[in-house]
Amino acid sequence: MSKGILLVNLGSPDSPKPKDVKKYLGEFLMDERVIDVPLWARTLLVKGIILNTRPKASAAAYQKIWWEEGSPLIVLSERLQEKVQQKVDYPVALAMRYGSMTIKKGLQELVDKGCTEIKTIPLYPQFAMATTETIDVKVDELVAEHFPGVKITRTPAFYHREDYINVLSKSIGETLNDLDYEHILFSYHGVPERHIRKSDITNGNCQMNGKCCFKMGSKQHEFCYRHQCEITTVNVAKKLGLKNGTYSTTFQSRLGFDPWLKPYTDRTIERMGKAGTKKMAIVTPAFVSDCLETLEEIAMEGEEIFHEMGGEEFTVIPCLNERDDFADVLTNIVEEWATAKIEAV
Ligand SMILES: C=CC1=C(C)c2cc3[nH]c(cc4nc(cc5[nH]c(cc1n2)c(C)c5CCC(=O)O)C(CCC(=O)O)=C4C)c(C)c3C=C
Ligand SMILES: [Fe+2]
Ligand SMILES: [Fe+2]
Repeated sequence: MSKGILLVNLGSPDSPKPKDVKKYLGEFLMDERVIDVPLWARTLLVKGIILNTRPKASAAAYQKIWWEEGSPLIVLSERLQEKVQQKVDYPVALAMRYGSMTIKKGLQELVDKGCTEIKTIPLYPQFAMATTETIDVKVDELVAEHFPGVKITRTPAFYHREDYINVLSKSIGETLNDLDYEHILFSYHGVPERHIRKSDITNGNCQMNGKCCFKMGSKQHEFCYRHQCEITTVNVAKKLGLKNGTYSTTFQSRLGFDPWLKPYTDRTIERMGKAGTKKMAIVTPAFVSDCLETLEEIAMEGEEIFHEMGGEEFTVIPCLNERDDFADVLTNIVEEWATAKIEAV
């Protein structure tokens, strides 16, 4: 058996042109784990409404953050892949759930190198139906159809790993240590509240008000995105010794009219600016790589809202991107798997 690693991130359009953004959004939003309504309703919503309105605005946003080398999310994921490859003895491939760098191509690349045992690592610290689950399901479908001899090992969300919390805390501390700030927001990508209910394995105990997220252990919350975000914040706050009232958790990037996880990031920035906060920092731990949602929605739009409300300094902390110590965390995940005792069959 020969081992290989497949890192998987979300993906980006091929270019920031409206036609490429439309193609990408079409694939992304037609995923039943992203817009989780019956096919007829999803088709009507995505093909009938969203794809006729959003691509132009979305393309304009992509144009603001696009790099000469390409999409920041793709370029940063590639740099991370190279770093991990330098640290492990097995071939490391990179794929995206949506867009041209498909998971099928990633698996094929590893199979062509002789890999028969592949560890997939979704580049999301917290589990969500729209991220980790859709990757796991896609990998299973592709393996069954195209790579029947390949053994896959999934990687669960790594939000509570000590090495990850240490690295995330260190990266935040590097900015905060030299910063005069009043409040730091931990802003996570939002999901519709319905997604949390669908993934709830606690027999309906999730109360959607955040209280249950702290009551039960991680086992009950293995699939609760909200719990995992709250615990990420709490663990970092503990590690950095942040005082109560100087930090909070919010959720960004909502789409459509359903209720999404609250509090919303944009409204919180607005409220804090109005209430007189002058110096605010913000970190986005649901994103491993800087991308449209961090570079445009937070660093540009978020800052604009804060300034309009009277805020003065808005400091955005970068994602972990290609940090060497973050590549070490992924390497630890690989090594733990590679050296694990073979399970009895
Ligand atoms: C119903 C819609 C969406 C859900 C649910 C959702 C969950 C989700 N997404 C990420 C990470 C990323 N999302 C990104 C962009 C993006 N997300 C949505 C919609 C949903 N996401 C849209 C429509 C877009 C496209 C941009 C836009 O038009 O606003 C990105 C950035 C991609 C890039 O190319 O830079 C990331 C990353 C997570 C982690 C998540 C659930 C936890
Ligand atoms: Fe998203
Ligand atoms: Fe909960």
